[in-house]
Amino acid sequence: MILIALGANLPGPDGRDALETCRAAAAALDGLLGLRLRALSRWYATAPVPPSPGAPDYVNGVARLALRPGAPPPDPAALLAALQGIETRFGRVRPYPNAPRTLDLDLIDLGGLLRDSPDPILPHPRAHLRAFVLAPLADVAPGWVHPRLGAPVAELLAQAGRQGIRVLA
Ligand SMILES: Nc1nc2c(c(=O)[nH]1)N=C(CO)CN2
Repeated sequence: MILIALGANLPGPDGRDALETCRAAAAALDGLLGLRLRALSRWYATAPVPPSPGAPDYVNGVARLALRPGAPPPDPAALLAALQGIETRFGRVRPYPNAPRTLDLDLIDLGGLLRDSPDPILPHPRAHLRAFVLAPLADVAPGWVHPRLGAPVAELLAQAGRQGIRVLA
């Protein structure tokens, strides 16, 4: 199972709002490096983490993808590069860390792989702390267990608290 978190809090240069951008980006994940889109979470409205006064709320969700039967997981760096290609296609610019963004795609879990070297660290090193990742993740993979911590998603979400997120669509 492959889990990718989607987030956006700015309209795109194509005129799409953040929700439309997330929906279009999720569709663009299907077929990426031969992966198939299997499930899409509900979309959530979430306050920026860390708090960023005046910044718009994010739209967040999680996509679950599957490998072709018998296929090895794709190379993590190649998958990250492919995700960055989709971000760029939807108009992302990177002026400074945590800047508002038209689209952010985070690789959360790649078939349970543990990877300590960056770009990407796997599983995503902050996913277990973020309700805006855990709540939609629980929608698409309620039985997911964090590959490094060994903790089920429901337990991680209970520890994180809801952090003021709400279902948008
Ligand atoms: N609520 C929320 N906050 C964030 C998000 C995000 O997707 N949702 N992404 C960030 C950069 O990865 C920084 N902060």
